[in-house]
Amino acid sequence: MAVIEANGVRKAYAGRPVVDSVSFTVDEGEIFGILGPNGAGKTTTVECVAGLRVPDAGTVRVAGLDPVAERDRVTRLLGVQLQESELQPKITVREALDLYSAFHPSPADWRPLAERLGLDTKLDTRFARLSGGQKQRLSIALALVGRPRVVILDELTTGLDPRARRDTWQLIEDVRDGGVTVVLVTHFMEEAQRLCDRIAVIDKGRVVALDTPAGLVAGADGSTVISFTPSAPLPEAELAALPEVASYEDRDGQVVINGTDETVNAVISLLARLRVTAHRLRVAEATLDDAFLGLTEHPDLTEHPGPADGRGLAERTA
Ligand SMILES: Nc1ncnc2c1ncn2[C@@H]1O[C@H](COP(=O)(O)OP(=O)(O)OP(=O)(O)O)[C@@H](O)[C@H]1O
Repeated sequence: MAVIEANGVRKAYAGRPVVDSVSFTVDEGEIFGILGPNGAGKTTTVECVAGLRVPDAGTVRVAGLDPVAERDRVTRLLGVQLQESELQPKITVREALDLYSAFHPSPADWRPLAERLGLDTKLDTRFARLSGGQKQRLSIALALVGRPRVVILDELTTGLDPRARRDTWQLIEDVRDGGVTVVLVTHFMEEAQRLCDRIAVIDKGRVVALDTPAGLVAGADGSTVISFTPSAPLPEAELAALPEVASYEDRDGQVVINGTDETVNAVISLLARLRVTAHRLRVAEATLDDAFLGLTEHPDLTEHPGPADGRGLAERTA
């Protein structure tokens, strides 16, 4: 059952649409990812879902409610952690948790949550004195303290060290296992691949793909990369005729073919038929990085580099 329905959502700033005809549904109990390059419109989209921005066109429903017209009711069931949210500089962690608990009719006991997020030793620290990662963890705790039915987390692990990031992923999985629906805006491919049941890829304000992580990878051009150094040159026409080949190239004697599983078998048959031996034969699967780069036109990942092991095989040979 869909708990969030966005239909034809449009939002423009100074006449420039930054979210355009965005439609998607989020099912109860799933972790739904929103992925896209910087400035693609991800935050604006989730702000429209949370009722923090009024769309110029289209409709949003959260558990059947209009987040703008029925703001109070939606606030009770929706937790939001937005990028770089700020609190009063003098408020302590304990005061913030108490305050946010008081907004909700049946809040969670925030102590285990604070402990889980490594904030239990910081309860008397003022907001202004927290590090960036601690502020981030506090904003996650504040989004969860009201026991929301749906939680929106925007860039939840940006600024966290690798251990805190992994702990936070585990927390999010536990939150989902407790029945909460999670909408996750992220730049981290590893995070999206590990956590999300489905992902909407947004580019220039539009949904350009919506699928499971595996579905996005399978749909990437050349989702399987085959490389080898042949013992004798291979005729180009033979390579071009292989099934499902997205591209191929010769890199100083090393042949690199982007294709699918079907291509792998065909390459092996071709080599056997031509009596050519393949040295250093490698077959690698594409990653979500590859799918992302293929789907978005001008990805700018320099501000939010992915994890080192999230590196993909994105080289395209056109
Ligand atoms: N209040 C605003 N007034 C004018 N332009 C805005 C406003 N908020 C966002 N924008 C612009 O809208 C576009 C989409 O911004 P948004 O924050 O939704 O993107 P994003 O995908 O979340 O980006 P990032 O990954 O960098 O956080 C950007 O070009 C941004 O500069």
